[in-house]
Amino acid sequence: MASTAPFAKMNGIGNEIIVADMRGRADQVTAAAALALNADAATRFDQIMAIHDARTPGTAYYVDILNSDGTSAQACGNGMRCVVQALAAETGQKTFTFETRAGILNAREHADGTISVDMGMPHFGWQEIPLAEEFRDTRMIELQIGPIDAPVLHSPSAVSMGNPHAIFWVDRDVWSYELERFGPLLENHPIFPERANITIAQVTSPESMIIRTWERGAGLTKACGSAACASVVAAARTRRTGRSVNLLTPGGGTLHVEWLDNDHVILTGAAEWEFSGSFDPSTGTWARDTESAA
Ligand SMILES: N[C@@H](CCC[C@H](N)C(=O)O)C(=O)O
Repeated sequence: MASTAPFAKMNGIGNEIIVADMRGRADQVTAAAALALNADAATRFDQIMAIHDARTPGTAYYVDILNSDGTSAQACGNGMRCVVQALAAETGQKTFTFETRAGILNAREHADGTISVDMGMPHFGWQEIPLAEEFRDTRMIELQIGPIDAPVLHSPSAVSMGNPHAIFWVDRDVWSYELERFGPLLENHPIFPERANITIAQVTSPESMIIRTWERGAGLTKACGSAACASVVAAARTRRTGRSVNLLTPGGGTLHVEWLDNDHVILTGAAEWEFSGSFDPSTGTWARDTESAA
């Protein structure tokens, strides 16, 4: 095995996360390593959050994000909470400034253990999301799935939270939709040149909604933080909710999202450590720490 790196298997209200400690080394977690780790039931994950040394003055770390299919993601709200919990436990620090592909973001661990991540500003321009063709108004774009005269899902809102999202609004129970069937078709629809995260959202009050997400590069997940942010921003834009919303996710956990007046979107929720180990970032070969929980 080449030089190994420590990792922690964690979750952000059910979003399966591997936090990899790549500080002090020049190599990257490869797509092959991601695929190998995801193929093992013990280390199956939705995202790897690889913590690297800072690249930019004023930031503490650079975080590289990989999906379970080995592709890169610009943003991962639930994963960032796991990173913050791991680093707060190690350093005693409560606030952090990170750099990701989506830019610089701040995060904080609260006294009750929950963690807030400033996910930055949403973007609504069709080229920013990006969409393959011009839509002047991305609150509702022309896209549907199912029979042409009786679509099952249609007219989603499109938003970039650093990564691309489409939100389909539904009145019925979110579990009554075959997201496992429609998700891959919509993720790879030609309207999304960089693919997209696909969410079904049921608004239950001006302050609450239920969401299910098919994640780009990871499939069905128990929670998706950036999708929660995109859903609240899109709901507030279309007057379905206010700007401060609790979201129930398929893992049974709740996320809180607040779209501030300064346009920043704050995601708050819990993170949980499961076990620790070490792995080879080029192959994904791994071993559990002996003192780590089962
Ligand atoms: N689970 C994440 C989002 C992960 C990134 C996504 N699959 C993508 O490729 O954009 C979250 O909590 O935000």
